[in-house]
Parts: sequence; structure tokens; C-alpha cells
Amino acid sequence: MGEEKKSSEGVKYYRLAEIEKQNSFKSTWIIIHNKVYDVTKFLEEHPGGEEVLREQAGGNATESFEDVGHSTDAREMASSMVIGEVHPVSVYCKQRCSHGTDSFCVLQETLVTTVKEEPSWWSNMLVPALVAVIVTVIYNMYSSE
Ligand code: HEM
Repeated sequence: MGEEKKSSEGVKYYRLAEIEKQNSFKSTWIIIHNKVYDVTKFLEEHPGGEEVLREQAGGNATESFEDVGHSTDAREMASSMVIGEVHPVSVYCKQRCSHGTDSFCVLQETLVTTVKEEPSWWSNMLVPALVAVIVTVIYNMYSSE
């Protein structure tokens, strides 16, 4: 999946654009408090019925979930269905502009880049190496005067 990001702690982040697509019988995701839940297999088992879950499929179910006043058991049950979190950029953009006209957000949402934030050995080395080069250049400049 192109718009998926995995942080070093192993949390998977999903863009809203990606989550919104998971609204079918084959795959049903919902968002509660910025966490993404895969409820596909749970639909038929839900004591509140599958229809209410289906209505929220691919979207933010936080308010409806809290309105019902789900029990601690229900919350524990839900935690076993977490597959990741809403991407911080999507959270930020949703808060700032829900119409998709903010150019920064439009750009972020349409960029189909895989941002794998697992630092590779060369990116870990690059910064110290650059610092070393700069320090050497500056040192040489002063010492040659
Ligand atoms: C992963 C998410 C969810 C889980 C694990 C879950 C689980 C449960 C459980 C275990 C119950 C039985 C009552 C209780 O223990 O509180 C229940 C009832 C119910 N749930 Fe959910 N639920 C989820 C999401 C939702 C959402 C998003 C909605 C609304 C859109 C919803 C609406 C209801 C309703 C209407 C009832 C019936 C309450 C009643 O008859 O008293 N649930 N749910």
C-alpha cells in the first residue's frame, strides 16, 4: 500500500484517503479516537448490530461509539481490532481544513509516496558525515589564515 507509513515503534499510519476506501463487505475499517479498527470479521458479532458499524465504515465513528456508552469489555474487545492510527498529517489536515482546499494538505494527501521511516544505515551516517566535512572546512579556513 503506497500511502502507508510505519514508524520505528511499529505503529502503522494510514491516510484518510486510504481508510475511506475500506467501506465494503470485504474490508470494513472504522476510526475511533484516531485509531483505525478493522471490524470486517466483527460485523456479525457486534451486539449493536452490523448496520451501525457499516454506516460508519471508512469514517470517523468516535462520536457514535462514545454516545452508546460502550462498556469496558467492549473497549477491550475493540483494542484487539486496532490495526494502526490515522496518519498525523491527515489528523492535522482534518482539523485545519475539512474541505481539502488547503494546498499543503492537498499536496500531502495526493502524494503517493511510501514514507518508510525506518532509518537506513546511510541516512544515519549522512548527518554526522556532513557535520564532519563542514567542521573540517571551517577549521581549515581559520587555520590557513
Ligand atoms: C470496534 C468497535 C466496537 C466494538 C468492539 C463494540 C462492541 C460492542 C459491545 C460489546 C456491545 C454490547 C454492550 C457493551 O458491552 O457495551 C455493543 C453494543 C452496541 N454498540 Fe458497539 N462496538 C463497537 C463499535 C460501535 C460503533 C462504531 C457503534 C455506532 C456506530 C456501535 C453501536 C452500538 C450499539 C447501538 C450497541 C447496542 C447498545 C444497546 O443495545 O444497549 N458500536 N458494542
